[in-house]
Amino acid sequence: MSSPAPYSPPPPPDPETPRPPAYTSRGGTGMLASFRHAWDGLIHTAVHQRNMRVHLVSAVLVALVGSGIPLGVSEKVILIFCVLLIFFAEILNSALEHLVDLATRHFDEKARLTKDAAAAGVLVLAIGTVVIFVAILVNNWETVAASGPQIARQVTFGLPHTLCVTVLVLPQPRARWVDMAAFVGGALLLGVLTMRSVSSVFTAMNAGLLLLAASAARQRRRERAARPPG
Ligand SMILES: Nc1ncnc2c1ncn2[C@@H]1O[C@H](COP(=O)(O)OP(=O)(O)OP(=O)(O)O)[C@@H](O)[C@H]1O
Repeated sequence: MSSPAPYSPPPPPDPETPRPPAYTSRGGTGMLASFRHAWDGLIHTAVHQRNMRVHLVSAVLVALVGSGIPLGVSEKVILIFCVLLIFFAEILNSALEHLVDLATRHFDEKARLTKDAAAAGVLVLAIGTVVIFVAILVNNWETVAASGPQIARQVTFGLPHTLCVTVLVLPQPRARWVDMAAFVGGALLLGVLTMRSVSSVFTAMNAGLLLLAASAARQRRRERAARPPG
């Protein structure tokens, strides 16, 4: 049996070879700047990753259920944690995709495995969240069955609100006023829902998601305007 070849380190860089300039931090290095970079990363994922947009709209629906039907504290915590975990996994998936694309733009089996594994991580979490969500609803079935008027209200105002968020995250080009109308409409509908909400945490979550969707719409418009014509 042949023994594996010993590891030989790569040769040191040639001091004569010109090197690219060192990376300089964009927009500062302070606490505020690092928050802004993280926010930019979140918005970039919402703008460019289709799955992130699906998660965002699904999170709005989860928050509508949570703010319409009284759930236990542990159930609320689990649902919010699941939503955050999916967002986290999708952002990490996006980061890995960028890293792989940076390493190679050609077909590579390792690149495929890395991207597929990252996507599988998101899929597992998404399936788990749906199972947990259904289990929580089944476990609270008596409350759900007795919440007819609340459910009707959430459907009446919540579905148009979800539509507004969906319009904001859609990648298709549209006039600025459409985004403005979707944001204002979404905010007004959320205001109505807030008056009868049974959970301030889920209401706050929906407000945050609306803000995220509006920021993604604004960023998409900026990127489109910055693109050279043609
Ligand atoms: N360099 C590559 N070499 C081999 N296969 C690749 C490569 N890049 C992508 N793939 C394959 O194509 C799939 C889609 O990759 P892509 O970069 O288009 O991500 P995506 O469509 O944004 O994925 P996702 O839907 O997970 O966000 C990957 O899951 C992988 O199977």
